[in-house]
Amino acid sequence: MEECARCESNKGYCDYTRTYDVDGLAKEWNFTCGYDRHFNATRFAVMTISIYVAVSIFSFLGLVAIICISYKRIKKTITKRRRKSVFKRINGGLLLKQQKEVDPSLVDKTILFTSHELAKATDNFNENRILGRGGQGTVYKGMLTDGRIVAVKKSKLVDESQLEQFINEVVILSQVNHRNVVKLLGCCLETEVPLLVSEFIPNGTLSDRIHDENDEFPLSLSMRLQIATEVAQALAYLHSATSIPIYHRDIKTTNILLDDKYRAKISDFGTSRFVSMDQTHLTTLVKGTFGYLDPEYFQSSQFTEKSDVYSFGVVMVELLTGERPISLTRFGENRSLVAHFMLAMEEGHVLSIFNAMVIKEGTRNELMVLANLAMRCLNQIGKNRPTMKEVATTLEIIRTSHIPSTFQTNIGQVMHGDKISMLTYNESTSPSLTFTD
Ligand SMILES: Nc1ncnc2c1ncn2[C@@H]1O[C@H](COP(=O)(O)OP(=O)(O)OP(=O)(O)O)[C@@H](O)[C@H]1O
Repeated sequence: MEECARCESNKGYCDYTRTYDVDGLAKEWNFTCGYDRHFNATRFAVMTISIYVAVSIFSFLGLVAIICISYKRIKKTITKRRRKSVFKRINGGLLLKQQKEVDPSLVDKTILFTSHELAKATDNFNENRILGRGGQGTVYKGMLTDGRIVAVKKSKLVDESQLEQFINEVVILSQVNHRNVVKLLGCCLETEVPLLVSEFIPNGTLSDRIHDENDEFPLSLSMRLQIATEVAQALAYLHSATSIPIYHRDIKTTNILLDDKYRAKISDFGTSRFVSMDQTHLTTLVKGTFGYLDPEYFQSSQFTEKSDVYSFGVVMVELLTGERPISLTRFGENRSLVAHFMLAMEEGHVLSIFNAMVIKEGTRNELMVLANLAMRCLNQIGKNRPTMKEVATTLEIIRTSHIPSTFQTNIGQVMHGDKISMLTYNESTSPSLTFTD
């Protein structure tokens, strides 16, 4: 085998053409070296093999990755399912225990939602769906698959007491059926802290409506009377009409929601307690909200139905004055609306601290009866406070006898028409319609 003149290969794959001259001398022309062809073929083969190998390696790695991801996902799903069932067992057990203690007929009556259902309803607990945040957690607006709009309460932190508060709220609310108490639709036990699902109340909190200075339609006196009466009736119902009395323990204007017709709905029963008939509730930890807290309960840690009455008294004063219960700037040294109100009552000029809208729409007699009622609720000694039933009855009388301002000469007109200074105006002359002890 001859050596290729170009690539010096003699491996036999060179395909050259050698032409001879007439004189017999070899002369090469149209030379084609087969090495190139051979080399290209080899390169092609190597490349093909490399591609195959690379594809195989990538496919293998891809497969391994898919297997790993799937494994992780399956593991996560299994862990999630396991966690769900563990939580369901723990929460369900606690719920069952509390329900059995309170009323065995409640067992199995609570409607249970799945966590998937509630995540879907709230768009995965989307920030845009937040209705409000409280001490315990966040409340989201959601829509169930049947189209019902609901509020879903989700706790932010978890400790034993919080879990208990949630279960407590479920048990209490499933006992209660009153038009002025937020209706509990059910709960989800599959999460670390149960999720509470209740009816959605569209018009925000009473606190927002009282204190929003940009509100185009501030609450009229008729609406304030209506709201106070409804809250009082709901509390009277909780204290005396349920099978076991229920104390709310955190009555305040942020826990009073307003529906589309401005009907009041009491919410947030996390700290509420059932109490057996002859028993007041002794707690190790004073619970409630500063500004609304009964001073007697604060000192003794003994919560009675009259502690709710005190908090309701604060709500009444807030409704009448439009002021917040605590202010660092408004009430001088006292900083508390209650002290400010009591002082104004003592000095005989309480109407001067009332909200302009209330003054405009109310008669002097009506307003003095309301002021006296609030004062009785705020008595330092619990025993001397009226019951919620008494308060509700009195408010109902005032509400039904109240004639909206357009039909009457109200105190605002008298005070402004006669140019009587609000600050020097003295109500010490007793009003003709009074409900005192
Ligand atoms: N059923 C509901 N419908 C509409 N909004 C609601 C509902 N429940 C609660 N909210 C809104 O969510 C907010 C937080 O409610 P939540 O009961 O958790 O706390 P809070 O009463 O404001 O505070 P805290 O728990 O510290 O006393 C409320 O102020 C209200 O704006």
